[in-house]
Amino acid sequence: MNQVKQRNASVILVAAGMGTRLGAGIPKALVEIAGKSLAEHAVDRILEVPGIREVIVVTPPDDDRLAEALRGYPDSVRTAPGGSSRAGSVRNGLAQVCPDAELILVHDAARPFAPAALFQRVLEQLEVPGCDAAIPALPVTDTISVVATDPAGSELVVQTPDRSTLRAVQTPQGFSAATLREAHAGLRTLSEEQLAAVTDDASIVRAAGGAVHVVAGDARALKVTHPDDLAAAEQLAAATTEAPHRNEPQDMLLPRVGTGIDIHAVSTDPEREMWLAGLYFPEDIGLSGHSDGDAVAHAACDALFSASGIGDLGTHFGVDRPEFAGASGVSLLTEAARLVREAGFEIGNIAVQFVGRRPRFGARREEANRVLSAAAGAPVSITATTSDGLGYEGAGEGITAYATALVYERP
Ligand SMILES: Nc1ccn([C@@H]2O[C@H](COP(=O)(O)OP(=O)(O)OP(=O)(O)O)[C@@H](O)[C@H]2O)c(=O)n1
Ligand SMILES: C[C@](O)(CO)[C@H](O)COP(=O)(O)O
Repeated sequence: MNQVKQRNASVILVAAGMGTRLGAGIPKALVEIAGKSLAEHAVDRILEVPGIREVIVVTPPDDDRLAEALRGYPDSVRTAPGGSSRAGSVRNGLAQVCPDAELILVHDAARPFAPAALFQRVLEQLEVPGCDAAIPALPVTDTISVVATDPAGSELVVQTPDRSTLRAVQTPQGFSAATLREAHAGLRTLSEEQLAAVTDDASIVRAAGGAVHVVAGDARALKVTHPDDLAAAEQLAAATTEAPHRNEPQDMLLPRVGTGIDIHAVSTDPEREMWLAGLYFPEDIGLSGHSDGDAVAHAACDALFSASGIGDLGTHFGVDRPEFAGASGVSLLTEAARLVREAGFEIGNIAVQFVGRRPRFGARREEANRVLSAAAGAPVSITATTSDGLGYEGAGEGITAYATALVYERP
């Protein structure tokens, strides 16, 4: 999902319908799925949407059960009394919206599992210059025909529009506040009967001359209308409980990866000790450097710093830190891991591969893995390769180590 600057937004959740087609014997928004009313499920989803300042829930008239059920919610969730039509309910909700609201989303409580990502898609579309109205919609799969009733009372197909131009319109429908307010003001002269024929806010805005933009809808924004819809809604409720945010990567706490490379020349001092991957190799001439030259440990440190975004080896162990002169790779990695944890991260693992002709590593791999894992307090796995005689590694003049690390923010 794109990160765009969003204006403040209010939501009107229309929940005042009687649910005649559902036939539950109570207003539809009060019908419970997985122990919670449809309206509460809808509010829960809305509260996951960043940038929503208030939610006006339009409740069934002369019925305070929904207002009671919403008592435990934050003060930003308020109620307004329902009207005798959906448009009338939206109008009552509009009267409660903060006067300085910039954007208003109108959503059906009957679509309780519309995900937060769908709200964000509509909000992002409204940030496109010149866009004052945006609605989600899905392509239709059935052929849709226009019918008329003949004199004998049977229906005849009079038109079958090109299906590719048809969309099944959903909510939330989003508008600049001025656009929605003006369009609804234009309904003042309509009779109750005419208002009842208005099924959504986009058509009100269009009738007032506004352009309505369409964004991709979401099957989870299913509208509970008929009894058969309840089974599908139960499944959506279960999916939401089992895997919250599963398809909303913007809400996932992702781990972070980092990379590090370190190169050290083989020392010209034949007495220099060879330390690599935390181990001493008595038969090899060591690597030159400010510290012990352990390129594997250093690359691991850099990968950790890179993953955590807290600088690099120079930032923490540079020449201005004389206490690290000659420090072992193991002590640097121990300190790097401490700094990373101090910055609020935990370490997943570190992988390092070095390229060099010497030392012979295979027989000591497990030992090196153990030593560096103990230093990092997390699994470290080391591999080695030669460069087929090419370059400074092939000539035995130096060693390159490449590392990757994975860290994650501590909850
Ligand atoms: N007077 C009304 C009518 C409808 N709605 C809301 O508008 C949304 C979409 O309406 P619909 O699914 O048709 O709900 P009902 O009107 O309750 O259903 P029915 O037509 O079967 O009675 C629902 O969230 C419903 O609560 C409303 O707030 N006020
Ligand atoms: C607003 C709406 O949900 C968009 O599909 C729909 O128009 C409501 O219509 P209903 O006939 O009141 O269910």
